[in-house]
Amino acid sequence: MSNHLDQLRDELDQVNIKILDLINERGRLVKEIGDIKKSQGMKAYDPVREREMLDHIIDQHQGPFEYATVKHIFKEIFKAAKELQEGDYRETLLVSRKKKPSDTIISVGDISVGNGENQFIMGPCSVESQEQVNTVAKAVKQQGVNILRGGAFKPRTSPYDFQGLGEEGLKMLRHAGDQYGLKVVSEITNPKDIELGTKHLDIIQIGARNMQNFDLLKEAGKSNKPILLKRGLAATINEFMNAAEYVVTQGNSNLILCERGIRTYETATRNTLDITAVPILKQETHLPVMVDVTHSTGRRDLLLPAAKAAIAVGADGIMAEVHPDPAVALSDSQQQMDIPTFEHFMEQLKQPHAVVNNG
Ligand SMILES: O=C(O)C(=O)C[C@]1(C(=O)O)C=C[C@@H](O)C=C1
Repeated sequence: MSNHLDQLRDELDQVNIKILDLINERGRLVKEIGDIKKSQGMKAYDPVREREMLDHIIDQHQGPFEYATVKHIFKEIFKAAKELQEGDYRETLLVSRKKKPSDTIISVGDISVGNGENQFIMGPCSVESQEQVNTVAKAVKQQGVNILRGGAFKPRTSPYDFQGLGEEGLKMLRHAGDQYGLKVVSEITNPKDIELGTKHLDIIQIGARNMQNFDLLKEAGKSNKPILLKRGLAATINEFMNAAEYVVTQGNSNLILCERGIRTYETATRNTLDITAVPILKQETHLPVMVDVTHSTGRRDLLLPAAKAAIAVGADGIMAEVHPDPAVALSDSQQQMDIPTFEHFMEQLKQPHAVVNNG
């Protein structure tokens, strides 16, 4: 009995290999057909041809499988064939891991982003005065953070809200950075101001609302500064990757991606932190990925758990907002940390077992 079973299994093993050979033979034919169709400007998908093949297959079909089962199997085979052809058609994105399997490490002067160590980007939502940004810079430096943030060009929902100090703000940020030995990052909103960013900043940020401002992306791509690109409010991961591609195609591959929450029906948080976007982006692209816990949650009480989660799923760093007196901040007063809260936040994250890292 068991002999017979073994014998049948042996036969099945051989059939499996025959199927495998046939599938691969089919794949080679399909690729050749794909090349011809491509050269004639034809699309990979041809439903009429698929229908003809299915009809022909069903004519020949004798069981024991049900018709529906055979149809399902062949539809999967056609789908795989189409993907094989489209893989040849589709340009592989420069930002994709398929194009570059190794991690991209971004050098910002003497610090690195994406080298396996977590980097923190901390600072006020808006630069309001030299004194304000200096106070934060000092606290940030004391916690061992390397990068200071601060908004100077503020894309605000209401035109009546504080719009930022513009170039003056960039200069104040630069001054604070130089004084405390910190790299500085700030958002640029207009393509013509990329030049100002290049002059005053170490990293140029492109914000969520501008993720698909293609002129801005292209201009950023012409600069030699590292770019921090935030995911758009309602952007899919694919749209996010394509936005990054706009920068890279212009020659600048010093790009850091930043998940900052997306808009969903949930109202408990300002946005919904799409935590799985981090491992997906790490798998799909070779770029470093950071998480902005302030904008994704909009809640001070969630900053620490969100940061731990981000690190646990493989983020290369965390961005959050810190203000000497959030209650009187000119923007985002609800969600910025005051300095003692920030110190507690950093101390908690530095605990040896704060996060069970996936690495
Ligand atoms: O016959 C073709 O034109 C093919 O490209 C081959 C093939 C197939 O797998 O058989 C692939 C995709 C099309 O949707 C239809 C058929």
